[in-house]
Amino acid sequence: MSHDLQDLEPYRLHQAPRTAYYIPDFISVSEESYLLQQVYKAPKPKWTQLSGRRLQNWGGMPHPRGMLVEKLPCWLDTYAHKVSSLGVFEGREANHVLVNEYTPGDGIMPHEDGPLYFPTVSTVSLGSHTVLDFYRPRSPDGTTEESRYELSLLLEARSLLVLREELYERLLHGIRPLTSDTVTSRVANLCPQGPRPGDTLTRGTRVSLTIRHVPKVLKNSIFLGKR
Ligand SMILES: O=C(O)CCC(=O)C(=O)O
Ligand SMILES: [Fe+2]
Repeated sequence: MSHDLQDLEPYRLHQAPRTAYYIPDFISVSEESYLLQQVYKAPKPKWTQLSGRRLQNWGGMPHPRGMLVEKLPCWLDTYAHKVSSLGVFEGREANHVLVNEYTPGDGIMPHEDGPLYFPTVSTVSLGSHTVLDFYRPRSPDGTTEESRYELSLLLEARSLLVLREELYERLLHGIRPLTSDTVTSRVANLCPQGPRPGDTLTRGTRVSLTIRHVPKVLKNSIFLGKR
């Protein structure tokens, strides 16, 4: 497997700070419906309700001391593999997937994904677009969120976003809790055929698959005290 990202080079966003790749139509409409079907087939206790979204955690609970790995179900493993084979995890395989569901008006506060998954995060969007916003980190002098805003990316349904290194490390990302998005010139991945600044896009329910590689894992047998 190649460790460089040559295959992804055409999808690299040059306007965005290094490094982001955006691949529209990474999956087909029928793959999208299949994945949504699988997400909604999960037993109810698999969902965790948070303020502004709900989520499913697959692959184990990431922990600073290491993640106790649980095998991904086949329907997620296929896509974890499809993303990994692009080389985004430097030859390793993704072993963790977070499923987030946002109904219109939901969002996620600006945050960093932290050291457990560094340096790559990949996200497949299902069901609806959203706009992901990037901010410079909070500073002690109490700057407003608006003044720390840097850029946005439009994540269309069926797309794949890969964030790496500096973009992952240097900026916070979040989704505003809105029911529609007005496109601006700060959206760094507009293409001539797509929405233009000034256009308004109404959000539907979006399910995202955040696919990551957690490097620090615990072996089952060690955890259970067996050899
Ligand atoms: O839904 C998304 O695209 C973002 C999710 C996210 O940032 C996270 O789960 O850490
Ligand atoms: Fe995140």
